[in-house]
Amino acid sequence: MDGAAKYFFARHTGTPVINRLRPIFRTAPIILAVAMLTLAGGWFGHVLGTRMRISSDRAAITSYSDQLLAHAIDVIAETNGAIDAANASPQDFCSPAEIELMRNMLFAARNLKDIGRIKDGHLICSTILGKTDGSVPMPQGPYTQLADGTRIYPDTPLAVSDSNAPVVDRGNANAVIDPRAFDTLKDPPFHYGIFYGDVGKKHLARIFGEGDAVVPAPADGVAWSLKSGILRRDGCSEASGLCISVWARLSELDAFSHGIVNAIMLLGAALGALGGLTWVNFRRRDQSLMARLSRALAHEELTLLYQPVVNVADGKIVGAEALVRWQSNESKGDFVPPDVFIAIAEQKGIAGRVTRYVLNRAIEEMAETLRLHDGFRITINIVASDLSDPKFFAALDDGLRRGGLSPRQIGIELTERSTADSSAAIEGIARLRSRGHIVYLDDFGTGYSSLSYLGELDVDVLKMDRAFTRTVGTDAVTVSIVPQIIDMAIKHNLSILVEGIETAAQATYFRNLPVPVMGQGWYYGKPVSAAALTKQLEQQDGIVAVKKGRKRSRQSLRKTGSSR
Ligand SMILES: Nc1nc2c(ncn2[C@@H]2O[C@@H]3COP(=O)(O)O[C@H]4[C@@H](O)[C@H](n5cnc6c(=O)[nH]c(N)nc65)O[C@@H]4COP(=O)(O)O[C@H]3[C@H]2O)c(=O)[nH]1
Repeated sequence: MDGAAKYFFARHTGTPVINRLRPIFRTAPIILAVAMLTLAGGWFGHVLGTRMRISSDRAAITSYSDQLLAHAIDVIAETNGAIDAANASPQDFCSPAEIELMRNMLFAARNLKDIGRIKDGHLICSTILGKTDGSVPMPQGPYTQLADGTRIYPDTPLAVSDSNAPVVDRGNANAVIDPRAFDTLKDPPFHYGIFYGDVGKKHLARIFGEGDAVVPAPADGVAWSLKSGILRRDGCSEASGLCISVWARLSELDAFSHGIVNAIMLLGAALGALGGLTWVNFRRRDQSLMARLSRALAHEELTLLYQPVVNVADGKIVGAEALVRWQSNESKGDFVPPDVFIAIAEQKGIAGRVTRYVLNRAIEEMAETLRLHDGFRITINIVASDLSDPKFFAALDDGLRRGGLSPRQIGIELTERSTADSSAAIEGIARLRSRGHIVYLDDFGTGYSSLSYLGELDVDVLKMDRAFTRTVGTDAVTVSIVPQIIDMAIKHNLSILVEGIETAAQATYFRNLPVPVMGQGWYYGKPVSAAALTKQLEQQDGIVAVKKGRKRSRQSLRKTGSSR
């Protein structure tokens, strides 16, 4: 293709543009997801913070209302007490003795400004004015009249000073409430109104504060409202004839509570962002782990160890399980546990590559040993997807041919978990067995298999999970499961391989079972290299391979255990 043709091709296929846009397509959804999580966290924090703020404001408003009510009850009790006492005065009406009596009452009161006697709508005498000439009229209104004749004049201009104050009269006496009666509750943090009258009939006069009477408030109780940005509490007490309203604009509520809302909102946003970034990080980590694993497979960095499997009766090695090891060159030689990277490889769909790698490597390293030691077998672990993967079966055929091995010498281990898709598992197992491989059901007893299912799977060997082995010799309840698993295996005509034998006591227990079993575990041997395992077998069987160019000799040939 000449230069012009290349240019034409590039322009008309649009490839360069797509390539340039690819990173944007890849990162945009991630950025969007993190931004959405941040916003969602912030919104959730705002809602939560506002709720917390309103609930804390409610508590403060309630406490202030309670203080106002308690004080208002004192003020009204003093007012009514003074009016009743003046009406019941034994002295002559407005005589010096009666004025003296009222003055004594005023001295004792804390919330009254004046007490007086009235007749025909005029003030005849009072503690402050003394005896008048009878021409001082009572205020003309507005007032609220109660059933017992009590009249309440809110915010009334006083004859004695330039100030205004609530005045209450009944019968022939009145009392002027001190306009500073509520100054004890200085610098009110909220707006308030104090209303006095007949609560049941809602005949109420405001005696202090601001605002209107609380018409929708219950006769004896509390009502909250949040309208037009105003949080309001209206409460009435029928016995005292008092209603108290306290309210505040949300915008006026103190900076501290705003601080809380903002802090919680920020915290929510931060948590949202953190969640998003953690998710991205996990994705990246998994992806980069997979990329590294893929390179490690290509560069043949993965190695194998082999853990001996013995006949428990005499401790002789009859096989070995190939266990993969990955010491990642790219991350300073970090060891990545096989169950971790195999699980991620399964999710990402590259576990089959690991299986084939392990199979090829095991045959490469152990073919000669396998050929020399009759009855000895290597088992490899596979994953669920291998059971229906033609590449796996092709690799098996190819490996056996290259190694000059019989299928019985390569055992296949699959976990209970990998048999969860039962029809594929049944089919795959049948296929493996029909080719002559011995199939092991690994980690048996960890919870996936039922008895009938075990019959359907039709495997050769049941590997009892090491969780059960661990209970032998202890009084753990699960120990009783061990004989049941053994019985089950016998009933299904399966061989038994016990995993995780670590102590002599456990070895003795399994040696004394009524059926012969195979065993694997640290008691018999930890996973070792191919060379070390070969050496162990040479010592055991007295068979030594003739090295490099020399003819191989088989000094002795002994059968080493179950060939099943
Ligand atoms: N505490 C204790 N542990 C013992 C004892 N004897 C053996 N083990 C450990 O138990 C695990 C046995 O392998 P598994 O059940 O197949 O469990 C394996 C298997 O599920 C998976 N795995 C390992 N290699 C491969 C592989 O090549 N392919 C696949 N698909 N999975 C593999 O990773 C799992 C863990 O493997 P490892 O870390 O090598 O851990 C091995 C082995 O080192 C003992 O007496 N006590």
